[in-house]
Amino acid sequence: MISFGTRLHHAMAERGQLCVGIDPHAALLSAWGLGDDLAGLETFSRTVVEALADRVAVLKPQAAFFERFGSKGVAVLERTVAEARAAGALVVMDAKRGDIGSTMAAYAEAFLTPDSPLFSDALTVSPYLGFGSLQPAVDLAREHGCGLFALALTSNPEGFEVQRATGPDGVSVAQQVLNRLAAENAGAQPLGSFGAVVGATLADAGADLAINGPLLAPGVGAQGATMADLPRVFGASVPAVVPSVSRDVLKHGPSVTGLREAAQRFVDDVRAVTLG
Ligand SMILES: O=C(O)c1cc(=O)[nH]c(=O)n1[C@@H]1O[C@H](COP(=O)(O)O)[C@@H](O)[C@H]1O
Repeated sequence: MISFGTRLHHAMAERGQLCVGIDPHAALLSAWGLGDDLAGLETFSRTVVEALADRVAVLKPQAAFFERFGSKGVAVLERTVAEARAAGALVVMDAKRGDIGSTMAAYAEAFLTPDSPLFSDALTVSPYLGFGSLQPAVDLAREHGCGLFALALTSNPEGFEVQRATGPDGVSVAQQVLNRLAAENAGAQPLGSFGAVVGATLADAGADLAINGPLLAPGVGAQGATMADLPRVFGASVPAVVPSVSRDVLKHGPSVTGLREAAQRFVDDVRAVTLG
């Protein structure tokens, strides 16, 4: 079995460093001329997959935008994940799960077990019940060649008060999360499967990001960051960064060409940063 980290490493080498978020906001559905309803959700998701799943390294459906339509919305999410994976994209399920270990095991089963209807290549998780509470997800991800992205330094300004808080040893909460991820990734080649979420919007990371795993970087586009910000935030870790853009790509739909060109511009921008 090939690990998620290895698959991601190769996908980024072949397709470029980019994750596009599938976030069917009501405002986007309307801008695409679709209803804010199940049919609109289905058309929107299918169009994004058709446009991008065969060329972008990672697609990241945001579960909440599907869940707001109830079980039928979740059924659309299931199809979206399956079709995106079948077309060659790695799918990171953005569901930000986190709970006590025994419940975490059920979340992990839902997203990281191959015969689950929502099986994804990786899952976003919240480590704020203690990193150890994520252990069932770590174990299941390892067993099935999947990955996790743990929230370390999120892109929103409110994250600061929790994530930069320091313990008696002077180590920040975020750094402790990063250290635990680094331990999970120890020895992995070419890249570990246990990633961190670090916003591209940060003034600076203020933490050691060398976790030998991927760094999912939301915040580019609608939240104000650009690819030119990556070296400032990520320094020598830029090669491990998966910048994530949702609205700033999605606003170019429903034109398939428009979506593809927007994604390609971001891929080119990252390449310019990594080469320059
Ligand atoms: O885990 C995430 O993906 C995430 C973490 C974070 O710190 N900030 C953040 O914006 N996100 C997600 O990334 C996406 C950003 O969307 P845009 O601002 O439209 O590009 C949303 O789906 C957010 O839920």
